[in-house]
Amino acid sequence: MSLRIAEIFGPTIQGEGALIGEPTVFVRTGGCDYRCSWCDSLHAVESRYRDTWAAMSDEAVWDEVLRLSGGQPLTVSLSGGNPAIQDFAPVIARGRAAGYRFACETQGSVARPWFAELDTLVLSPKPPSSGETVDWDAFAACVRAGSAARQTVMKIVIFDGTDYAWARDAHARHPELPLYLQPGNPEVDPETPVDPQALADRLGWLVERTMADTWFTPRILPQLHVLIWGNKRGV
Ligand SMILES: C[S@@+](CC[C@H](N)C(=O)[O-])C[C@H]1O[C@@H](n2cnc3c(N)ncnc32)[C@H](O)[C@@H]1O
Ligand SMILES: Nc1nc2[nH]cc(C(=O)O)c2c(=O)[nH]1
Ligand code: SF4
Ligand SMILES: [Mg+2]
Repeated sequence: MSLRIAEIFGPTIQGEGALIGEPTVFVRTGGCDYRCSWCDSLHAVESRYRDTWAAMSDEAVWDEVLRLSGGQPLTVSLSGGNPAIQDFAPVIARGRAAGYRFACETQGSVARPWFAELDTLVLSPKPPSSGETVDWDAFAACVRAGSAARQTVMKIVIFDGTDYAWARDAHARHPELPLYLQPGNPEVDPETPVDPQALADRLGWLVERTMADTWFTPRILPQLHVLIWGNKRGV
């Protein structure tokens, strides 16, 4: 079985959530069951980019991770697109045997047995601004599939007050998951520079809003890679 891969890049730092700042190689798959209005990775989602995706064997994917990491074990981040629509069990087995760790970013719409082999499962349910609707039964199945992972966390992107209120409800559904909030980046075109002050203002608004509610549960973080490199791909 081959994997549909949009890009493999790094080493870089994980820019978001629980592993922020951690050195990592990204494996970004092609194809997604969602179409979020503000997706920052449309080149790995929309079928018009299909020609740019490669069909790679498990071995070829693993060889590229080895090459990029110089054979030094680190955390491999599976993202996409939705990596959960493909079978990563063989790649994870190879990597773990070589001492590598694995994290996976997924929206929580499709559960996979290989979630149990992860070090970090990041479930990122989509708030109203995305235009998508969460199937909470499917999400709970992802949490169960990841129960043997070292950690499972919830990461929610917030664009506005409606998303914020929704995040509070989402947390109430899964209070067992450590919660990370990140402000949405409204500018996702790789050719257009981001406005760092506008991003800082969104982060400030989110922090102030959360503190005003004395809601001390979530960690609130920027997208560090966006602050450094904007919307550039492959970083
Ligand atoms: C591109 S997605 C790929 C993995 C998976 N499909 C998902 O959504 O979790 C990786 C992460 O980027 C976040 N993200 C996507 N577009 C964003 C934006 N415009 N601003 C902030 N975060 C964004 C997603 O919510 C997710 O947490
Ligand atoms: N540096 C860096 N950190 C990230 N965290 C989540 C990313 C993603 O697109 O899944 C991402 C990404 O593309 N680059
Ligand atoms: S689920 Fe993730 S990859 Fe898919 S459209 Fe939404 S943000 Fe993009
Ligand atoms: Mg990204």
